[in-house]
Amino acid sequence: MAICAVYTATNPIFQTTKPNFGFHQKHEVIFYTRKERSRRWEKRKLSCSAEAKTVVIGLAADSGCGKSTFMRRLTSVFGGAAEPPKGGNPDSNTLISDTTTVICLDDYHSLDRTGRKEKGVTALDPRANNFDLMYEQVKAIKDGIAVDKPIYNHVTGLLDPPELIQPPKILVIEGLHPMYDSRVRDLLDFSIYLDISNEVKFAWKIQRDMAERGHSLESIKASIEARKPDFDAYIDPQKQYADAVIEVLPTELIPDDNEGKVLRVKLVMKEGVKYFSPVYLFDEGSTISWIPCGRKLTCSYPGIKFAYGPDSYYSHEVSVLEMDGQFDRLDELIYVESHLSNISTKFYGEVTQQMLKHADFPGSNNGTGLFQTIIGLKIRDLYEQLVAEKAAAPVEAAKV
Ligand SMILES: Nc1ncnc2c1ncn2[C@@H]1O[C@H](COP(=O)(O)OP(=O)(O)OP(=O)(O)O)[C@@H](O)[C@H]1O
Ligand SMILES: O=C(CO)[C@H](O)[C@H](O)COP(=O)(O)O
Repeated sequence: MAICAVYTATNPIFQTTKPNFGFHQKHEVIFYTRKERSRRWEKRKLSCSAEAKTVVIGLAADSGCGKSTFMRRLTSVFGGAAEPPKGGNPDSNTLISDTTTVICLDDYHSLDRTGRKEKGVTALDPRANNFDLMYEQVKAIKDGIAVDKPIYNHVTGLLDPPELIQPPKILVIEGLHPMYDSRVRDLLDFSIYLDISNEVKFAWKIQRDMAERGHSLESIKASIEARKPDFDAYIDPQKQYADAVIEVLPTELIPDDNEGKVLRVKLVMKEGVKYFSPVYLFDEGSTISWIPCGRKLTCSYPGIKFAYGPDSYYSHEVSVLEMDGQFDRLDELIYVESHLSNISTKFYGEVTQQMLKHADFPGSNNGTGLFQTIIGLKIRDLYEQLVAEKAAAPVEAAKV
């Protein structure tokens, strides 16, 4: 993809001939008169938009709800490893692979940790975030224009100097607010919301923050409680705008389960989204309940149950695929995969192959991993259809 220009918050118009990819390295800059600069900028913008447009995907979820894990599954579907920008800030939140660039919307916090404390606001509060800059920069990237994006440093709690983000083929914006601001929302080609129920969120937080980060049970409880009002006010309502929602609930297979290990996961898929045809089980549009355990799928207690059918979600027509329980043997997943349709695989068994490849990722033995993988394949399909449409457009125009 061609490099068009660099857009910075402070200096929106300048031309760069040889951009460097490193952190805060110098660009070779040519200065023009204001009139010439503006003429060149308009021309460049036009040619950028004609060359290629970045496909933009939004992924919303609260902190610690599996966004990074989802991103790793998604980038793996496109091939190649996702890594932080080479030679850049070691605390960068960005991940770059051949096709995708994932930016974390925490980078648009307008208040640093101290600033939030002084003002008594959480990071979930819109007042702690710069939506104008988020919109301008996501739009610029979508139009093929590189940006100097700020970095929120989670280690120091400070806003670090910006990093250069080149327009990729696919830009994923992940974080607390990808669908909060209507201007940013309108830029999304596809959106996902990870809806983790309070019980499960708590279990995951304990697992990570207590076991891996040494936090106390009380402090984890207090942090969840402190975030809850803002989560309910600003984060949760975004799910009504999502094209796909992955809802994670406690199992219904174990009465009064409070361990949170076995999960019931729902994939809610909006009908009528361009280039996205919902996945179905056995028969499209029917209501199905399926217990696959038996000769072809090993299931220990409490077993596995699938469900599929039409439903309504925030007044939208949706299809819902549900899995309760967990797989004992991942290689047997092929049996389940072969009964699912519209999964956008390129070959028989691709879902199973992806799941086996990342068997060590959290959720690989249940519906979270399965549905994240399927959504990754659906995004690849959507991207390929969008690219094909763009490629066909000049041919169609020439015919006219
Ligand atoms: N599908 C899953 N099944 C079980 N545990 C999970 C799952 N997904 C995530 N977790 C747990 O939640 C933790 C956080 O996951 P991850 O880092 O993917 O979330 P995140 O939303 O990116 O977090 P943050 O925003 O805080 O960086 C993991 O370390 C793991 O303990
Ligand atoms: O909700 C969050 C998104 O990840 C973080 O809490 C927010 O970004 C603030 O980060 P930190 O706690 O590191 O200051």
